[in-house]
Amino acid sequence: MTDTPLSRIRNFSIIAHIDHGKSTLADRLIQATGSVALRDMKEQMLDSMELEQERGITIKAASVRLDYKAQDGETYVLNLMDTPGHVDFAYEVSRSLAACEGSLLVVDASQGVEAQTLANVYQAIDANHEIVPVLNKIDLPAAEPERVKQQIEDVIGLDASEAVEISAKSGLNIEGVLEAIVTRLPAPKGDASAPLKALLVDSWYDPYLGVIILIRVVDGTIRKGQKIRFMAEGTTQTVDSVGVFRPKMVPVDYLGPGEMGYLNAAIKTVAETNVGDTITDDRTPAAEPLAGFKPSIPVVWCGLYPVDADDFEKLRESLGKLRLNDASFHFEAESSAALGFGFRCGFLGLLHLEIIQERLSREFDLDLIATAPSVVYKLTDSKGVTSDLHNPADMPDPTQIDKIEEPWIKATIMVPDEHLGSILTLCSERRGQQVELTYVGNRAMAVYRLPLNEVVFDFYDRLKSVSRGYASFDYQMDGYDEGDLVKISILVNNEPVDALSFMAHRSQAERRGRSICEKLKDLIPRQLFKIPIQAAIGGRVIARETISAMSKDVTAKCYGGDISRKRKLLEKQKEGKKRMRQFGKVEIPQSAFIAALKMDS
Ligand SMILES: Nc1nc2c(ncn2[C@@H]2O[C@H](COP(=O)(O)OP(=O)(O)OP(=O)(O)O)[C@@H](O)[C@H]2O)c(=O)[nH]1
Repeated sequence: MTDTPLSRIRNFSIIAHIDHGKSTLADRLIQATGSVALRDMKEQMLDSMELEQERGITIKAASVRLDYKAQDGETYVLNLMDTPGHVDFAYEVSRSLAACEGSLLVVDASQGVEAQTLANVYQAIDANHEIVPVLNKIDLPAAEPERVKQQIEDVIGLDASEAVEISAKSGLNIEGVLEAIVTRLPAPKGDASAPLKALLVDSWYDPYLGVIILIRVVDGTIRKGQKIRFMAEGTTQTVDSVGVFRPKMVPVDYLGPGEMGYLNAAIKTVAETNVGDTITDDRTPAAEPLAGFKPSIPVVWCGLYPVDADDFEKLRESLGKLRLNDASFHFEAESSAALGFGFRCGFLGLLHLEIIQERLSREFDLDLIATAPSVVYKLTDSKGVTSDLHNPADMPDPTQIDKIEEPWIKATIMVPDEHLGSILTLCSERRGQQVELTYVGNRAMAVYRLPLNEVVFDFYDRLKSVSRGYASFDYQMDGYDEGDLVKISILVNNEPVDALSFMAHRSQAERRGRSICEKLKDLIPRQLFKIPIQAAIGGRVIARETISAMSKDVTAKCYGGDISRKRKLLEKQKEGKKRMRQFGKVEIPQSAFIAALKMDS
């Protein structure tokens, strides 16, 4: 674009544990470099989605270009990549790291190193990043910068003697961060005269402009009107425009080596672009593509069904629109005996699932039933043929199955010593295998192997509650292992409700079956007749509850006794069948489906 020499470009990410202050620091950097007029400065500039702002989390990685006049008198171009902090989105962290040469490692000086600090910093080290430690929140009385520096050195092995001490909230020492970026992070390398090589970092759908692609140019230049080729896909396109984020989109003439920005072409869906692909010039292509990244694989699946069968097409359209923005989300049509036509959807984790579900009801006004979230099992039948099981309802007759394998994770949990006991109990209840237990100051670091199935439902919530919020958690996938797994069917009024069936380890089957029956007993309103609720493995009933016949007051059986909940229930009853599903003679409220499957141990 401009003719900034490579020596005056810096591309960097900000990595941190959740809530340690990445987004606040990004806002300050934007503000300090005058990239946004003060009146346009909204808190959390980069968290643009409404949901992100409400939940206070960063979902999508975003990039912004800043101009900084440094103390050496030169003006530098700083390209900042913001990254999400939640474990479900770790995949996006690795993408943004691949586009940069350095990282700011933000650590909350009152909290110290946490599980995701470690996970992210190891990813940055793997990406050959130069790393500058930044101690944030030093305005807090509980801040202990010296202790945290020592921790960074002991645990991560990084020299923290020159860590930059800041308060992103008050703006203290933001200049120190900018100087560290310029003096301590390396400039990018690249050759402007070589054939174009640009990394496709991310892509999303903009309702006005169509598909926007975030790129990092490595060699050569890319400009408007140029015919480009996507090397993995082999497709070609003509560039409509290129530009940079300031953070608003600003068109430029071209982007050269070391630069980050966007490109826009006549591409219809995000699915046509392959994140990690290399973009080159169609006439003088590069010989070799850049090393891409691993594709994101959904680990949690569930069925989404419209409450009103007439909404099926609307649901298909809405899912299609969401997918335009989020290539890590998968869906395919399926049908269920009880729920009719719907979609099986794949997510990166439970938070991702909740966010998509919330967006469907909020942005598209859809009433949905979600079935039990499930991980992907690998089945081997008696003939040695293997297949993936995404939906417990599809589980074949167990006598035809030789082997069922389930996915495992390797989890790192950091927790103050006084809560360690309850964490270890929680992990062993969830079939965890301890790999390592070490101490970092007065914090214990436990590394466990755990079956993913035991983690997807509510492990994170349980971890927070048994440690009073002090435990931090991060995980990575760790292969498949054979397990003694069974399908548990739920029968309501003697009819199986396949949307409620789930897989569990045999040792947990009875406990979980019982807990679901107990919950359903509270969640299903009474009817004029008695309703048996049963959990069964094959033909064998392992748990049973009975809902007694109704008295006229529909709220009599409402758990909790909270008046507003009772009012809500009455309102729902008034709405009649709208939010209910009929199963034989019994109506099951929409809320029962997920609520029933949340485990408590
Ligand atoms: N006291 C104090 N609070 C801060 C400081 N920096 C950030 N915070 C607060 O810490 C909380 C988390 O900050 P964020 O910037 O949203 O954290 P994040 O790391 O970006 O979190 P995610 O986007 O969810 O990954 C917010 O309530 C901030 O106001 C600081 O320097 N001092």
